[in-house]
Formats: sequence, C-alpha cells, structure tokens
Amino acid sequence: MIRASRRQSGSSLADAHWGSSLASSPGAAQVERARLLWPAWAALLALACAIWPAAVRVQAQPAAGGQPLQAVTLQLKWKHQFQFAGYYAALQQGYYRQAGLDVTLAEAGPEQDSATPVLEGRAQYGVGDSSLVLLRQLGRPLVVLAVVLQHSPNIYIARGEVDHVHALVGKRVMQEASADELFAYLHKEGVHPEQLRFVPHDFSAADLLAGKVDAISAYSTDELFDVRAAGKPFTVLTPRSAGIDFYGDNLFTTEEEIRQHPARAKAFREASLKGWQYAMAHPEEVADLILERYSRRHGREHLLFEAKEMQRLMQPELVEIGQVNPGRWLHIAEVYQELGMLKSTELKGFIYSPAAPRPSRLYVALAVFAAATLVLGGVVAYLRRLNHRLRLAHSALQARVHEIEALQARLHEQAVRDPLTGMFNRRYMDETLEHELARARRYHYPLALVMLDVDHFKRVNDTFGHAGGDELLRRLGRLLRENCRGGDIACRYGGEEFMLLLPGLDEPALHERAEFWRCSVEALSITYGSATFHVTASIGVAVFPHHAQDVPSLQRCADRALYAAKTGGRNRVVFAQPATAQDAGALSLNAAPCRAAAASSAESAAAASTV
Ligand SMILES: Nc1nc2c(ncn2[C@@H]2O[C@H](COP(=O)(O)OP(=O)(O)OP(=O)(O)O)[C@@H](O)[C@H]2O)c(=O)[nH]1
Repeated sequence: MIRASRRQSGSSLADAHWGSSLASSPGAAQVERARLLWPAWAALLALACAIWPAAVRVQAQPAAGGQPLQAVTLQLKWKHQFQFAGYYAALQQGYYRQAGLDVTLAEAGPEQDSATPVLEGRAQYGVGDSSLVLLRQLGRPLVVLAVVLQHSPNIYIARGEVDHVHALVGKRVMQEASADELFAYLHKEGVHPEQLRFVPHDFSAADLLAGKVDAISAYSTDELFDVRAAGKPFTVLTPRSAGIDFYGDNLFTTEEEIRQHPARAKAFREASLKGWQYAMAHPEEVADLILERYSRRHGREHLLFEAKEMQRLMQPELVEIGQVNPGRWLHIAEVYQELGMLKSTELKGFIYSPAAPRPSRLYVALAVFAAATLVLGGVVAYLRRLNHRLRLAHSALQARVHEIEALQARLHEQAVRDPLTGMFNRRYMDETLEHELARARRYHYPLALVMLDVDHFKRVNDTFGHAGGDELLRRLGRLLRENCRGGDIACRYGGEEFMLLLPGLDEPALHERAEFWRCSVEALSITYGSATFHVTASIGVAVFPHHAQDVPSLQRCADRALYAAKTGGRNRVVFAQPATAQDAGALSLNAAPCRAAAASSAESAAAASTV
C-alpha cells in the first residue's frame, strides 16, 4: 500500500497506525482515491521502469583504469532540488566516474516512494527517511549506508496565533501521512491525531498563506522559504522541542547489493559523501548546477535557502557527513515502538558496516612469502638439527669402526702371532709363502726358506720342565727377530721349529747368515731358575729358484735339508740340492762347523753343557 507522499521512503506504516485519523478527516477521501488509483500508478510505474533503463542509462564508458563503468541508479525521494545536492556534485565533479560508476539519478514524485524501486532492483541505491527502520523490521532487507541530514527537516508551520502544538487541536492541518516524527510529536505532547482536522497535502504553502488551513506539515528546508517570503506571521512547531530527533535523509541500499557488489556499495557511498562535502562547501555553484541541469522549479534564492537550512540540519562542521550513529537509530526505533509501530528495537544488519578490506596482493604475497620463509626456515632448522645428529652419529660410528678395526687388527695379529714368542705363526707363514714366492718370481730375486730346529729339545723339557722349554723358545724367538732384516719374515712354525724367509740373498750371504744363526743359538746362554744351559740348532736351507720352483717343493727341500742336518749330526747347516738331484733323494751336506762350534761337535757341546 503506497500513499501519496512527496518525501517518503516507501513506508505506509503510518497509514496502518494513523489511517483512521486521516480517513476521518475532510481530505481523507482524496487520500482514499489515491489509494484506489494505486494499481494504475503501479502499472504506469512498471511501464516506466521497463523503458527507463534504455531511456536514461548512458552507455557505460570506460573508467580511468580502463574498466567499463558500472551502471547504477540512485532513487531520490523527491523532485530535483538542493536536498540532493551532494549527488549532483558527485556526478559533476566526476567522483562517481572515478569510482567506476555510471550513476543515474531518478526523481520521485508524489506517488513515488524511494524504497520500492530499490527493493525491486530497478535502482540500487535510494534516499529515504527514518521510516526505513520500519521497513527493515517488516523484512525488507534495507541497509542504511550513510546519514545525510543529521536532523529531520519535518516541522509544522502554523498560522501565527498557533503558538503550541496543543493549539492545533480542532484546527485544519495539511498533513503528510509519512511524517512519522510529527505524529510522534503529537503523541508525545498528548495530542491525539483525531483531535486534528487533517486535510491532504498539496505540497505547497499556498493554502496556509491563503488561510485555507491552519497548519501544514513541511520541510524546514522547503516550504518555510515561501512562508517567510510571504511576510505573514507564522509559527514553527518542531518535534525536536519534544525530544523527538529523527534522522532526515539517509542513503540506503539492500543487503543483496552489499553482498553481490561490496566494492561498488563502498565506492558509491564514498563518492556520494565526497559529493556532499563538495556541495556543502560550494552551495552557490551547486545551486547553479541544479538550475542549469536539473530543475528550475525552485529559484536560486530558494535553493540557497534550502542549502542554508540543510547546513543547519547536517552540521557538517560538527558531524562528519554521512556518519551513522547506532544510538540515534535506537532512539528512532524506540520512538516508533512507543507509537506502537515497531515491535522491537532490533537493528541488526540495518546499519552498513563495510566488509573488512580484502588483503592486497602484496599483502597476500608477503604473507605467502613469510609463511614460505617460516616453513623453509623450519625445514632448514630441522635439516640442520638432523645434520648435527647425523654428524654425531657418524662420529660415534666412526669411533666404533675404528674400535672394531683396532679389534680386528688385534685379532688378526693374534691370529698370525705365536703367543709364546711373539713371532709370526705357521698360519701366517703359509699365507705369506705364496705371495713372497710370486713376488720373487716376478722380480727375479732368490727367496731362501730356512728351517731351524732345536736339537734334543725334548731333553730340555725333560730336564727343566715345560716352563724351562718355553723360556728357551722365547729366547730363541727374540734372537731370530732381532737378527732379521726389514724384508725377512721369521715365524715359529711349530714346537721347537722355526722358519725364516730371506729374500734377495745370494748364496754366500745366505751361508753367512745361516751360520750366524746357528752359532748364535749355540752361544745362547739360557738361565732358568738357578740353572744355565745351552742348546744347538740344526738348519735346513732351500732356495728358490735353485732348489725348487713352487712352495710345496721349496718346503719339501728345506725340510729334507733340515732332516739331513739332523741325521748328519745336528748343530749344522744343510743346503738343499737342486730339484733334480733332490727328487732323486740326493742331498749335499753343506755343513760347515762354525768357528765357535768348530772345536767340538754341537751335539757333544749341547750334551756337555746342560742335558
Ligand atoms: N716346552 C715346550 N715344549 C714343546 C712345545 N712344543 C713341543 N714341545 C716339545 O718339543 C719336543 C720335541 O721333541 P722331538 O720331536 O722328539 O725332538 P727333539 O727332542 O728336539 O729331537 P731332535 O729334533 O731329533 O733333535 C717334545 O717333547 C714336545 O713336547 C712347547 O711349546 N713348549
């Protein structure tokens, strides 16, 4: 239900509440007629809306940034006048264009409310009064973007003798049905609307000046100019005197617009308020603009009067243009509630709050970079820790490996050493013989295998015990080791038998060394306990390549030479015969008594000394 109103937002709620008062007034019939004509108006409106965009929308032009302008419509709540100066200024100064907007300003007439086109999507933004809060509570998803008039311009202008609102009782009052705060004013002052004789408004002060009515509801920015110009006595009755302080014009939109086009809503609001700042700073320029571009319905003087009065209602020097105070809206809602027009004072979602700005690309990039750095830093720190732990583990492992290697070396040493004499053992000699022979073969040098066996060792054991025999073996071992060259290898081959490998010695040198050992053994004086004894040794020598070509043959030759030394009387050196002769079993006794042993036979010497 829409009733005739020049400045309404679309609310017909006052009708619901005050309808009976208006109906009972003399002009109520006219209002009723207007109501009945609504379908026709609606049809006309729909038709106008259908052709409107094509008629008035200017082709979207590229904005400064190269983006096409977004076309939006602002539904005004009345005809063009200074009341909408800010929007004209925003257009004129290019604020909308800079915001990427191609804005169309749609006028309203007596039958045109501003909320319906916005709710129906024919306009995206609108200018409305405080009754927006009523629509909101009826489920219309309207949102106030900004308050332009901090105080409502709605007043009563009465004939001079009407000095108080109570004086309106019984008087003819030309009342706009949408002037909610005036009804609230009456209510607050204890005047029931039925006590007044309402007549429909013709939106001029003519009837008041002509004395046809006693008071009119009016805008202080508008009709007051005509009344003053007429120079007749009049009284202004304002709801603010009763503590009713409604907002005047508000810029509004829908929840859907904010949801679908948050950036556009924000841009539109900001450009509009910028326009308002310009308009209030340059009222004369904007008045001329209105006259030139929009309407000559009001003269320049009237427009400037309007501007001045708006300055008073906006108080831009005190309140930032556009500021929305939730406390003020609560006050308005409470007044409506008092009037029985509002069930609750819930305002959730009604006041615009711009969405938190989306983080810029730079911010996102920085955030991603910071996150990546953190992750990378974490990974690096983890890897460093891991690396440190690995190093520790590696060091520990290396130490363990060294330990094991040392242990292995010790075990190997133990495996190839004879524990009694500290000499290499038979195993080592067997492993080494092949290598040494191969090397001698490769480098063409002679390799002598010397087998040395203590004579009558059993007697030593028998005489001095096993420990005494051991002591002899230890002394012999030391003697042989101490008298070896760097490349010689000496081992205890088993029992009282020793074996030596002597590379690179020619025969005379070999003779000399073998004799040296034999004599050294003979000269050895072994002390065991309180006793001292002497022994002799028999030595068999075989030489690669003279006596044998391979290890078994060489060993066999040396062994036979030793056997020959034993059987030849002991305490002597015997050289093997060349292989052919050896194979035939012939052995040459090369024994030569050493100088020390030359005086007596070794056997008799050994026997004589101890055993
Ligand atoms: N004390 C001691 N005696 C050992 C060891 N190994 C072997 N024997 C002894 O060495 C002796 C070797 O005796 P035989 O093989 O008869 O040789 P022999 O008495 O030296 O006589 P000929 O070699 O013929 O001169 C035996 O009595 C063994 O018990 C050892 O490690 N320590």
